[in-house]
Amino acid sequence: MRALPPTTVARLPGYLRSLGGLASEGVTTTSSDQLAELVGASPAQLRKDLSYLGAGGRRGVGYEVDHLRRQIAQALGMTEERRVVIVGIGNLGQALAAYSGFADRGFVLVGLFDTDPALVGTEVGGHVVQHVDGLERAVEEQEASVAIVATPASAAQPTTDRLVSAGVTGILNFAPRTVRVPDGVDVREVDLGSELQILGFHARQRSGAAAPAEPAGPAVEPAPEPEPVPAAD
Ligand SMILES: NC(=O)c1ccc[n+]([C@@H]2O[C@H](COP(=O)([O-])OP(=O)(O)OC[C@H]3O[C@@H](n4cnc5c(N)ncnc54)[C@H](O)[C@@H]3O)[C@@H](O)[C@H]2O)c1
Repeated sequence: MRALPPTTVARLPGYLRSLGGLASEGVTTTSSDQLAELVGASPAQLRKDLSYLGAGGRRGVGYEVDHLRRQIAQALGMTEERRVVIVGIGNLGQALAAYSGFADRGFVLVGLFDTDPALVGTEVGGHVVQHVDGLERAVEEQEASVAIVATPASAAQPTTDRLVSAGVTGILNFAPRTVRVPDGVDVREVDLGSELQILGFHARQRSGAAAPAEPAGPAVEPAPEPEPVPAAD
């Protein structure tokens, strides 16, 4: 398999989701046109992305759905189990801990950590919340390689440092603070606010394109002439 451009990697989960949908409908083969339409890409883009995986469709037949799913899953590392911890079990951490969709994608939740004594010892999503003091030991014992950081911004970097020193190599950071990691560790920053802003940008562009051309700005009224000052006698 050739090195995959990051933009291709970012599209693979969408291809996999659409292929899963086809498989659940009993579809066994698909064309690049059909798959491209499902994912909202161009057929040429899709063919190029899949060619990086060595996945070529057969003329007149297209792609075999199950085979392509396996190739994409392998490229995304989903054929190996990844063990995940979540640090920060507030509103967001609790929602993530209760999310059942990780397992389908090869991720197994192995620990929840927080500092709040009111949360430690309670059960969330079938896991008992542990005090963050035991983070390093648990990461090592559980062989967790991925961590989700859902702490307040101020705790994000120290938490990341602890996770990395314990052996975590992938961080999904939700805290609104960019975290630094050494080489060999990957970070993905999730920011729903930025995503909404991007939607706002596209909505504005669309409405700008549809609306009739606006004049450059409202006509500026000329400033009134100053009252003549009566000459002093
Ligand atoms: N990226 C996004 O789109 C997005 C969306 C929502 C929230 N957030 C961010 O995610 C984070 C969590 O949001 P929330 O609404 O769940 O907040 P929250 O206040 O409900 O939860 C934060 C939790 O972190 C715990 N905590 C604090 N310091 C800690 C530490 N050192 N180690 C472990 N746990 C610690 C707190 O006890 C609390 O339970 C915040 O930083 C928030 O800004 C991001």
